[in-house]
Amino acid sequence: MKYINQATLKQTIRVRPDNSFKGTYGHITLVGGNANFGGAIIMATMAAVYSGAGLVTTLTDPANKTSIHAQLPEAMVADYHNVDTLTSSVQGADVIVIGCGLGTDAEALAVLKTVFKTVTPEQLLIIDGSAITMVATEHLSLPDARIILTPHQIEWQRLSGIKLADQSDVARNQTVRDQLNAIVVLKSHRTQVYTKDDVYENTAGTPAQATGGMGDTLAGMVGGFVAQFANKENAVAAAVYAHSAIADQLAQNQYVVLPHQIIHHIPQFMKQNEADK
Ligand SMILES: NC(=O)C1=CN([C@@H]2O[C@H](COP(=O)(O)OP(=O)(O)OC[C@H]3O[C@@H](n4cnc5c(N)ncnc54)[C@H](OP(=O)(O)O)[C@@H]3O)[C@@H](O)[C@H]2O)[C@@H](O)CC1
Ligand SMILES: Nc1ncnc2c1ncn2[C@@H]1O[C@H](COP(=O)(O)OP(=O)(O)O)[C@@H](O)[C@H]1O
Ligand SMILES: [Mg+2]
Repeated sequence: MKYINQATLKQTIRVRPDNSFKGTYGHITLVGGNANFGGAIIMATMAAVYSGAGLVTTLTDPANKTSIHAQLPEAMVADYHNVDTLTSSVQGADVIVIGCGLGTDAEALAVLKTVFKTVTPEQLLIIDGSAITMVATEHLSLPDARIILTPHQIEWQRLSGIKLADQSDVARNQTVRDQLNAIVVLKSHRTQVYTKDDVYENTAGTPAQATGGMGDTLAGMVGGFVAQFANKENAVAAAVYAHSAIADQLAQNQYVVLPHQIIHHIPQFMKQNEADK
């Protein structure tokens, strides 16, 4: 077992080259947010933008468009019911994040299948929340892409068949990871990141984070980090650590830390922890 700590950030967050533009920092397409779970996709989208992704497009239920723009004029927003728009937005992305607030009804399943059909092997695909649940319940095969799964413990139980009580068995989790051929971020009060060769444990985090939307925020941050930083395993680990370390800082003076408060602190935190020049 290796540990994720502040050193992970310094190894990952590069100083931005002067000669760069928005395309240098990746195009993310996020897919999620049904009519009831708009907040989830707003938090994921905000987290991606505040983490520094160059261009962010969100495909969601049209009910969420005005609220997303009210929070975040930087994001482009389109209707995920339109198959042509959904397909072209996925094709145009370096990184896709799917599942935050997507829900599990027939409409959500159709959206997920379209995305799985469209992604290509060189694209990064982050699968979170409802999308993980549907992969499990609908027995979907994962597409050929560079996949990152971000399950909480019940989502991992659904997907892996490993009961929550048995998830402390690292070797067992690793065996299922190998079958899935993905980076697995197994979220808990001490989140673990399973990669092909290693298992990393987060050393930051606080119960002040135990509030709805916290995982949606992490999914957007993971998207933002992998869009920008070359070593994808380090990028995932750094996002996991930054999410919790910001919360730890805020929790010194707060009983609970809200997802949007973490989001607003991301740019400052990344500046403080970028690589030495
Ligand atoms: N503002 C919004 O729009 C928000 C929208 N959201 C969106 O909702 C969608 C569904 O996601 P979900 O995580 O809420 O539901 P689900 O996958 O059914 O899991 C919950 C079940 O598992 C249980 N449980 C036990 N241990 C657990 C653990 N360690 N971690 C977590 N759960 C644990 C838990 O037990 P209980 O709390 O009932 O005791 C319960 O029975 C998803 O798309 C997400 O993005 C949310 O992000 C919230 C904010
Ligand atoms: N007690 C805790 N200590 C540290 N981190 C926590 C704690 N409780 C929850 N978290 C973090 O909050 C997030 C919860 O994710 P998830 O259950 O997917 O939330 P949601 O779907 O509501 O956004 C994870 O990143 C998890 O590590
Ligand atoms: Mg979640």
